[in-house]
This record gives sequence, structure tokens and C-alpha cells, in this order.
Amino acid sequence: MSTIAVLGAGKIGEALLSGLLHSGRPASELCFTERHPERAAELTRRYGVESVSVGDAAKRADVLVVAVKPQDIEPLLAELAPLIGPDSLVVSLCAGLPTALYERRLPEGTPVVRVMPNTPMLVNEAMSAVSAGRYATPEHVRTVAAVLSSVGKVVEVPESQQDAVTALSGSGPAYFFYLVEAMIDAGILLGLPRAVAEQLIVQSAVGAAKMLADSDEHPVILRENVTSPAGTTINAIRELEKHGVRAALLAAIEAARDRSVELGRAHED
Ligand SMILES: NC(=O)C1=CN([C@@H]2O[C@H](COP(=O)(O)OP(=O)(O)OC[C@H]3O[C@@H](n4cnc5c(N)ncnc54)[C@H](OP(=O)(O)O)[C@@H]3O)[C@@H](O)[C@H]2O)C=CC1
Ligand SMILES: O=C(O)[C@@H]1CCC=N1
Repeated sequence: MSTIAVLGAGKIGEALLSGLLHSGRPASELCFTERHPERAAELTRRYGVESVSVGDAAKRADVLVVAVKPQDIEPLLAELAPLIGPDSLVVSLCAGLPTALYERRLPEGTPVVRVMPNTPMLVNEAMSAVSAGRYATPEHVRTVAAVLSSVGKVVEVPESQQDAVTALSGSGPAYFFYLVEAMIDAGILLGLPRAVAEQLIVQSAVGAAKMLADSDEHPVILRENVTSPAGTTINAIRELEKHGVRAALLAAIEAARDRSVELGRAHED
């Protein structure tokens, strides 16, 4: 079993640690680095995983998972470059950052796999997309996919699609949370107690997600099955169309894709 080091245990780094532990990986096969000692101590207390220096992470781990904000990548790669061993596999979770950036900054030939995961890793329901860098072999990709499949589903995509993936499934959970939040507000508007509105919407979301995952029906059919002739749902759909919700989603996801491209461009030499 490989040892995995998470470099930058913030939101997604913690989700990965938590998901891997939850899937049965022992804490002794994990470690992480963090900038803030209080945050590091809190994570060790919560998960029993050791906080280490970047140097120790590079020595101890076969898989180095970079999970810092794209804006923080340069100092981390500068620190990592002289420490990295010939057998290290680098995995980037960072939005927008191309594998070529890592390949330029790290020793020649370092294998890099770019991944776009999402936070449902916390409940072993992540959607992760993986792409091989120039020096990553199919075996490297299989290693990374095996780790990620213990915390959710994995798909391999060409790296050219990663900005779109980032906008769709990387950020995707936020759109669903936003929708749920707005629907709970609607319940409040209609006079329901908040706790009741929350329960109604969260369980409806869980049920709808399960139907989407388990049935062979297209989402359009699932929606049509709810929409009775001259009933309530069609009145709501008319308002959604009138307010351009579909167009808003297309524009929103396009804007997220554009930001991912921009984050990568910020590191062009
Ligand atoms: N959140 C998400 O849903 C997803 C995030 N990602 C990607 O994951 C990366 C992290 O995102 P997210 O977890 O949201 O961000 P966070 O800011 O929550 O996590 C990054 C963590 O890394 C720390 N850090 C920064 N530099 C270093 C360093 N040199 N050594 C050790 N720790 C360091 C940060 O400290 P400090 O607090 O001081 O900044 C922070 O705690 C991003 O690149 C993002 O694009 C990908 C998919 C989903
Ligand atoms: O918002 C972000 O930039 C990160 C990447 C995908 C999800 N969260």
C-alpha cells in the first residue's frame, strides 16, 4: 500500500483525508502538511493523521497530493522541487493548473496526474476526473484512480477538458447547495417552519439524486413524470423559464470554466 501525503489540508485536503480513512485506509498510511500549526493540531486530533514538514512528506510518501489554492502553488513547488525523489508521484487537485506547470518546476521526468475531485469525498460520493501529465504512465493513472475510487466515482478525461470538468463537477456541489438553500427560503416564504422546510427539501434532493443515479431514465423524463397536466409543477416550471434559470446556469458554468482557464494562465512563464 502506498503512503499518501496531502500538501495543504484545507477544505478539499481534509475531505480527502476523511474519505480515505472512512474507506478503511489506516491513518499510518496518510500524512499532511499545513501552514497553520493550530489547524494541523486540530486535524491530527480529529483524524489521528500525522502532520509533517514538506521534506518529511516527500521522503515518506509515494503519492504527493497538492491541495493548496492555485494562488499558493509557486512557493510550494519551489520548496518541493529539491526534495522530490525519483519514485514520487505528484497529484494535483488544483483548479486550472496544468500538469505542464508542475513538469516545468519539478525535476525532469516527475510524473504528474491532474485530478478534479469534489467535496462529496467526505461521504465517499466524490466525482473525480483524472488526466495524465506528460511523464505519467497508465500505471500511475491506475494508482491514482484506485485511491480516488475508494472515495467515489472516477472518470479519465483528456487534460484539455479539465477546465470544463472543474466548472461542472468540481464546483457542482455548490450549485446544488445553493439551489437547496433557495428552496428552503421558498418554504419560509410560504410560512413553513425552517426545520420542516429543511427536512422536506433535503430529503427531496436525496430522493431525486438517487433516482438520477439509479434509474435509466433521462432527467427530462424524470421531470416530466412529476409534471401533471394543469397541475402545480408546470406553474413553477413556467416561472423558472420566465426567469431564465436554464440560461443562468449555462452562463454560470461557462464563467466558472473561464475562471479555471484564467487561474492556469496566471502561471504561464
Ligand atoms: N474546495 C473544493 O470543493 C475543491 C477544491 N479544489 C482545489 O483544491 C485546492 C484547495 O482548495 P480548498 O481546499 O478549497 O482551499 P483551502 O484554502 O481550504 O485549502 C488550502 C490549504 O492549504 C494551506 N496551504 C497553503 N500553502 C501551503 C503550503 N505551502 N504548505 C502547506 N499548506 C499550505 C492553506 O493555508 P491558508 O489557510 O493559510 O491559505 C489552506 O489551509 C485548490 O487548488 C482548489 O482549486 C478542487 C476541487 C474541489
Ligand atoms: O472554487 C474553486 O475554485 C474550487 C475548484 C472547484 C471547486 N472549488
